[in-house]
Amino acid sequence: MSFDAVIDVKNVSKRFGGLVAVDDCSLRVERGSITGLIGPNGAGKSTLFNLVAGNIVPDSGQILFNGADVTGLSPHRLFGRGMLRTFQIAHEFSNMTALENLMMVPADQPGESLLTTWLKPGAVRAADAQVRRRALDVIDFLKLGHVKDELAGNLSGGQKKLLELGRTMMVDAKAVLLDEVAAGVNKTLLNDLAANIERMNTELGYTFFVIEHDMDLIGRLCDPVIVMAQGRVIAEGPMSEIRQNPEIVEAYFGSPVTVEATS
Ligand SMILES: Nc1ncnc2c1ncn2[C@@H]1O[C@H](COP(=O)(O)OP(=O)(O)OP(=O)(O)O)[C@@H](O)[C@H]1O
Repeated sequence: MSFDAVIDVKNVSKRFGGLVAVDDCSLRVERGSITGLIGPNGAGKSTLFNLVAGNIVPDSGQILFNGADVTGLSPHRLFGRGMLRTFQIAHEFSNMTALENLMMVPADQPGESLLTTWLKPGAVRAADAQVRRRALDVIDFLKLGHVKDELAGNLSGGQKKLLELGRTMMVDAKAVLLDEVAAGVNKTLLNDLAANIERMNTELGYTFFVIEHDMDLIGRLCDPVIVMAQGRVIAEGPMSEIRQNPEIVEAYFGSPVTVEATS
């Protein structure tokens, strides 16, 4: 049913010069799902993410978010509607603590306006306290209490990823786009990260759309998995089915060994 799609990409195309990176592509991310997007290098996955996140504008087609046409809206406007994309913690935030990094996230903090500070100092203090409480809840949820006062720049790769995930929890996100979460994260923290994504999904109702090269992680987290090649969707289904499609395994992942069956 179409009203259950959080993200609905309809016949979207994007060219770069003579190259068609995304070619009349249609896909849907259902509410409450953790949907994976996989495919070989150059398949168009990042371009599709950039289109959905508003970083680039399609040449044709339509992108709906919660049923509303958001084609061409800026990332900032999409953020306001609850679509978030995780980004590496920017260099300028590495000298702030983990807790401060979270507290920086909410847009429209009254504390940001000098005039409000001057006119309503009480309101600003109350809002700041609320943001701090929420940040502490996020720290708690992600079990980052032991590093909350550590500078973000000193965190391990995995802890940084957790913090990036935490930033999405500072606003009422409806959908989170995750780009290569596993890159640079050790096995133990990757487990934590995956467990937190699952908890955000099941306990807090977040919908995730995930690009990932780590097939084990995709297999653990995502259902359905969408396979892209040459700018189009070529298959979609649970990873157990994708794994059994020898054509896809051979053609797009090189060797069946990288897509091990778990059962
Ligand atoms: N800004 C750009 N300018 C020109 N060509 C681009 C641009 N961005 C992507 N492309 C091209 O579009 C095609 C799709 O690239 P894209 O990065 O979306 O693929 P991908 O599936 O994310 O690949 P990877 O897994 O390697 O990141 C590639 O041929 C790429 O070279």
